[in-house]
Amino acid sequence: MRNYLGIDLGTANTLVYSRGKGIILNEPSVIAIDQNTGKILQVGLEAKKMIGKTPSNIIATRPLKDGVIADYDVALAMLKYFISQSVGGFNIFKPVVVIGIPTEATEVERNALKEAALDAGAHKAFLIEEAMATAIGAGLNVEEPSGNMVVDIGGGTTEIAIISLGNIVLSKSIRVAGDEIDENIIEYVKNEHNILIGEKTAEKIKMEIGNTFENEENDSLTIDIIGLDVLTGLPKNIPLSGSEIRKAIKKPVSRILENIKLAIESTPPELLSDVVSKGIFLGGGGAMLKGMKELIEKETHIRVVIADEPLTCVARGAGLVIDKIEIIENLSKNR
Ligand SMILES: Nc1ncnc2c1ncn2[C@@H]1O[C@H](COP(=O)(O)OP(=O)(O)OP(=O)(O)O)[C@@H](O)[C@H]1O
Repeated sequence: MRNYLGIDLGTANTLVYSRGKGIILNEPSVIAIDQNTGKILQVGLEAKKMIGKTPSNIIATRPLKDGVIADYDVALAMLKYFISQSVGGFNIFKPVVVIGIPTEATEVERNALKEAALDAGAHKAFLIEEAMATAIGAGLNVEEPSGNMVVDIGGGTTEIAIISLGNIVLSKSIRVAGDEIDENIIEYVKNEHNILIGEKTAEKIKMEIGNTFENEENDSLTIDIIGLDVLTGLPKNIPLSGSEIRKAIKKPVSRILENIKLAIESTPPELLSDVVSKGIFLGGGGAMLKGMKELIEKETHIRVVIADEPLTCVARGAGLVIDKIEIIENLSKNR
């Protein structure tokens, strides 16, 4: 009767996987609070709609930054809400949860996440490296003595890892991912067009015409956006092209690529030959950025496989691990 939940408490999105049910919650990691009363007004999608549109007493905020908790109280309130939504109102048994965490999160950041999960109503809370969860969620056999390479491009962090025999052999976690790409779009539109846009518009531009690989299809992409003209102080409509946005996001994309190459260079040769034959597995929302697969393939000479449902990989991976946790718990009880 107890719920077993795999949670991807991401910088951009929170997903919950429930054993036997699959993904049962998928919401933006945003919470809107009335600062005068401390009352939570909205959580998730409805709160995200409020970003940049709230009166001064209300804040619509994202309590995680770079994959870790940036504001403990707000993150706790959000996690409490998501866990109670996932468990339902009538279950007296507290859930066991497994939550993804960036590989390079500090001890303090790890403890904060575990504590928040317990404070939010979990009976027991375990952490799993996001790269490992991505690999499991992508269906890779992480237990075999063979190298697997995963790259998870999320909102706050990009996780790069080589996994073999159930362990992370080497990993890199950089705080460059979707959010930084959005920030680069905001900067570009401001510098090149004298137009101010917000983070939601930047994300829309990225999703619709953002691309990292030069070809006819990507170059022909266009979007019309409305922003604030800094010269006149009035709204202005401008068209943006796919090739412009490719230029705008070149810096963060190059950083991601550089780190993928560094990880490849450091991989022991035997594991690298496994990676070459299986390909690099790409997960996270950034896997859907147009041309990312082609760019990595061109630069590394290794085939890239975009995981099925890249946005849900971490939650599904964390969820699948829960079965093993129960086995380990039972074994230790019988000793
Ligand atoms: N079609 C798309 N094209 C480009 N980027 C996308 C697309 N869909 C989602 N994204 C981006 O993916 C990111 C969110 O991915 P994901 O949900 O995997 O991250 P997260 O788990 O919340 O973050 P983190 O793992 O860093 O904590 C956002 O930056 C979002 O804008």
